[in-house]
Amino acid sequence: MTVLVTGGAGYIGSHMVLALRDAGREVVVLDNLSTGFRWAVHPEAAFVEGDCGDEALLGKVIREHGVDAIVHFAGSIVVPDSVADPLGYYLNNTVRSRALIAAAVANGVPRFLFSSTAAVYGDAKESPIVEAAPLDPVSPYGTSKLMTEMMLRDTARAHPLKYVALRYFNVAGADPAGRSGQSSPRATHLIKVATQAALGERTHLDVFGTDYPTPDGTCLRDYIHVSDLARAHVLALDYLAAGGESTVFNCGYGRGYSVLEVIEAVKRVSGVDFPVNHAPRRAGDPAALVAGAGRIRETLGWKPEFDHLDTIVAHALAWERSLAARRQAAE
Ligand SMILES: NC(=O)c1ccc[n+]([C@@H]2O[C@H](COP(=O)([O-])OP(=O)(O)OC[C@H]3O[C@@H](n4cnc5c(N)ncnc54)[C@H](O)[C@@H]3O)[C@@H](O)[C@H]2O)c1
Ligand SMILES: O=c1ccn([C@@H]2O[C@H](COP(=O)(O)OP(=O)(O)O[C@H]3O[C@H](CO)[C@H](O)[C@H](O)[C@H]3O)[C@@H](O)[C@H]2O)c(=O)[nH]1
Repeated sequence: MTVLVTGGAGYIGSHMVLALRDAGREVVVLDNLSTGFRWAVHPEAAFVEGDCGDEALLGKVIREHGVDAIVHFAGSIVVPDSVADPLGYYLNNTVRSRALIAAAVANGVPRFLFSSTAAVYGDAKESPIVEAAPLDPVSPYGTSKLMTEMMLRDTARAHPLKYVALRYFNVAGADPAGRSGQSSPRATHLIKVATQAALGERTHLDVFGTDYPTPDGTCLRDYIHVSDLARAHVLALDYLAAGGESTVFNCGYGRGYSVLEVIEAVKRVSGVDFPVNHAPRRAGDPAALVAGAGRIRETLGWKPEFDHLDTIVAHALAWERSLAARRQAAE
């Protein structure tokens, strides 16, 4: 039987394909390559270039490959872009997810994993944030993801489909063996941008806001290594295959690091003291997002392997260096 991975040419999806292949599973990737890369698709995975909203194509892929589980990463992910183009985000993240869920139901696919986000909690009043916390997204990105969670909840009540929605906190790092990493040149994520500054690919790093109600005035985030996250997905598939009920898991380590602590880690690991400017707050940034991370450990027996900021940074830095080498070789 085969796992269909939408968005498998992207950052997190490509690590999921590695984890699935490492576990000996058959994989078919469906990706429209809007932000992903053909070269990032695992050589042992079948690849279909197409849209996850194309229900006819999905039905064909599911039947031809004997798909018995779908892992849905495809989507648009930039929070400020979703504020500027809400309808674009509702189309790509919500409407197209509806088509994918419909194809799963129509073709009898019994298991579904969904990439959700800490953004569904919005400006949470509590920290750490547990799964039962109020859902009150403050961006169209968060709302687009929450609506998909709701479609899955209601569909699973009406049809023989079981799902797990995984709410990621801040995903970072790269495959420890150097096989994949965050490759988007437009990425805005702190650890990615800081490693680019350390390698001289950016002149400096801006710290967005130093007046938050946190110990050093900068935002706290819970950084999770992408390979630990991918392994959690493999365990979630096993959980559903063993008869587990549909549910939602926070994905984080349960510990927050400030922006300044992350910058210090990147400087320490790289040995480069790049320039850092203090800049105004970025719109929509909550002060602290730390996962209440007990449920996933208890239910899946998930034990992180890379729960260490310097390790996450070291792997991100190694990947950034390999991207630079790849670019040089292409010139
Ligand atoms: N990166 C994070 O920190 C983070 C945090 C929370 C949630 N997520 C979620 O994880 C998922 C993967 O994120 P990522 O960081 O790997 O992003 P990414 O942009 O690297 O990957 C997304 C992939 O989906 C593909 N895609 C987009 N729209 C598509 C469509 N309509 N049909 C087919 N393919 C399509 C893209 O080409 C790309 O390969 C997203 O759903 C995102 O919302 C990411
Ligand atoms: O150049 C930068 C980049 C980021 N930051 C700060 O670093 C922290 C982390 O920012 P990221 O952009 O790395 O990540 P976010 O916390 O904004 O976003 C993450 O969490 C969101 C949920 O709130 C979404 O799920 C999103 O996809 C995911 O990347 C924030 O305080 C941000 O202001 C800087 O100071 N300078």
